[in-house]
Amino acid sequence: MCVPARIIVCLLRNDLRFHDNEVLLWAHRNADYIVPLYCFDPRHYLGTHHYNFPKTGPHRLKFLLESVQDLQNTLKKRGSNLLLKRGHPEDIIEDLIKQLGPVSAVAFQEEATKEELDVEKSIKQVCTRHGVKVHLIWGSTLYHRDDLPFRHISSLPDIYTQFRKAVETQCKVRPTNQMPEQLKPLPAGLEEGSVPTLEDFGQQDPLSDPRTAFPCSGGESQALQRLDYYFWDTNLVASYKDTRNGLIGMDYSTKFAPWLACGCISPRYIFEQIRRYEKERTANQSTYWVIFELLWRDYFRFVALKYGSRIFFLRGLQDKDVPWKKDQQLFDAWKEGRTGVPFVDANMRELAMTGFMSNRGRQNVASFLTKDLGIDWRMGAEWFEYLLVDYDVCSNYGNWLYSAGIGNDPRENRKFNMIKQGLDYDGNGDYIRLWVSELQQIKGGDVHAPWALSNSALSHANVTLGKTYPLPIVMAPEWSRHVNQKPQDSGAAPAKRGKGPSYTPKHHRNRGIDFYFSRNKDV
Ligand SMILES: Cc1cc2nc3c(=O)[nH]c(=O)nc-3n(C[C@H](O)[C@H](O)[C@H](O)COP(=O)(O)OP(=O)(O)OC[C@H]3O[C@@H](n4cnc5c(N)ncnc54)[C@H](O)[C@@H]3O)c2cc1C
Ligand SMILES: Nc1ncnc2c1ncn2[C@@H]1O[C@H](COP(=O)(O)OP(=O)(O)OP(=O)(O)O)[C@@H](O)[C@H]1O
Repeated sequence: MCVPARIIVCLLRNDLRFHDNEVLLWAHRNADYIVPLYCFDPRHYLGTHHYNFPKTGPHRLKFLLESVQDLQNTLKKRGSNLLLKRGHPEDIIEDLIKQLGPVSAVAFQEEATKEELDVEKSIKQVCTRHGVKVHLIWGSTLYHRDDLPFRHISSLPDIYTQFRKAVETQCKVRPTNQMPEQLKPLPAGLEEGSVPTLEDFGQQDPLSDPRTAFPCSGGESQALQRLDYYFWDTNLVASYKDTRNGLIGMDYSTKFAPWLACGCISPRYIFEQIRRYEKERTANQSTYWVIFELLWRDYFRFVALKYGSRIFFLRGLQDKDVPWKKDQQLFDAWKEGRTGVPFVDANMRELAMTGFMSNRGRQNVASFLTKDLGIDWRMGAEWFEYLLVDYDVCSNYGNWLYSAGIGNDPRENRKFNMIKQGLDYDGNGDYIRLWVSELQQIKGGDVHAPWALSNSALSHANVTLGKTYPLPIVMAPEWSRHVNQKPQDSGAAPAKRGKGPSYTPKHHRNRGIDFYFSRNKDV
């Protein structure tokens, strides 16, 4: 009797890589033929939920198209291919099932949020109708969901530190999966389809801005190169903790986020490379701190599992009644970088021009929007959703809730002081002058508060407040304490706090993580 060939369709979404790809590996072990599939889902290109910004902006779209192309090239080298389709995955999968005859399973990596889970539900319905098995794999986080040391996801702590300590002491990161040299082939008769262009989506190439902190392309190959650069070629990872609050250039932080968001790099692979680096070169607070940050990423994904759609609710996780405003004029000034507060404006212009903003910048502009302007935090979250090249639904909404004071921040009423932050992290004002050309002629840290300058200083710098550069749309009383404070050191944080960016790589002695925790309070 002839046994029918086993065909498995692998729907790839945010796992656009070959290395450590459990979906492809499972299919390889269980099928005679594999159909790796990527769908350009039109729902990703509509408007955001409340404020109708384009859901996927040009920087991220470009990055995504490059990532898809890179994966298709890699899979071809591995005896496979990537089928590219435009449409709803559930419809495309149904068509494939009809076209291919008996499909034994559809496999994909699970997501955590409503829109993605709705797609999964529709795929399951299609598969049930056709008697096809669905195989789900959890793979987006460093720690596997099933290894968490909590009886049920509802017992996930609401405080990050408690989560981190529990996983660090009670769980192990699973090893990466060894992939085969060659994958099982595609069945005959399928057309691969070509990668669409930005114009196909009605968008234009966002020309690269020479000032960008993220001048990289999408795709697994680029992600792996970046890791080699940051770890092995330059040892930048060994000074990450000292530089991570920087604002200018490629090297102050890993820049892994855009690749992690598309799944071009596996967090477990990063983890293994850190461990290898620690063994072969040096282990210090910085090498540990990359893992510490990756755990934030895990945490927000698990928070989304715990709270479901509540991560998108106006009242947040805490069900807090905050009288948010929806003032369009104030919001427009924020999003266009013309609030009259240089530190905010520089960051918002960088985001619009490049699709990237540093973590320090994101915390500040989010605090400014929600705490200084009192604007509906979802306006900010949706603006980021539109523009960020590294947009990740859980990290974005989780961080916005946190910044708005209705998420996982245990501290009450945390608010950043824009002037103090500007002086702490951009003491000499170089970052402001990079993005706010109107203020280019104001020297040093004075550029953080142009309204405090004398008329003669302003006219000397060719600045007319209210004309060439706006007056601040809001003024917080606590700013005045810092307005005349000169930075103690150009580009570096004031020594007393010792936490600003230092661009000189320091090679720490490995004093152990326990030593570290006995000295530092957690965020
Ligand atoms: C309001 C706001 C919105 C944000 N939106 C996103 C988003 O959509 N996508 C996203 O990946 N990050 C988001 N972040 C977190 C953080 O700003 C970015 O991950 C980081 O700036 C990306 O640069 P990097 O890869 O060089 O980070 P690094 O400093 O090199 O950190 C290494 C990795 O750790 C993870 N990480 C670091 N900080 C955080 C954090 N606070 N939360 C979750 N993961 C973290 C990221 O995966 C990052 O790639 C947001 C932060 C804020 C305050
Ligand atoms: N992946 C995602 N990215 C962005 N937003 C999402 C995602 N998944 C779900 N949401 C949003 O989560 C929210 C909650 O969805 P739900 O259907 O429960 O509420 P809703 O009734 O649509 O909300 P509202 O009453 O505010 O219009 C919606 O705003 C939805 O668009």
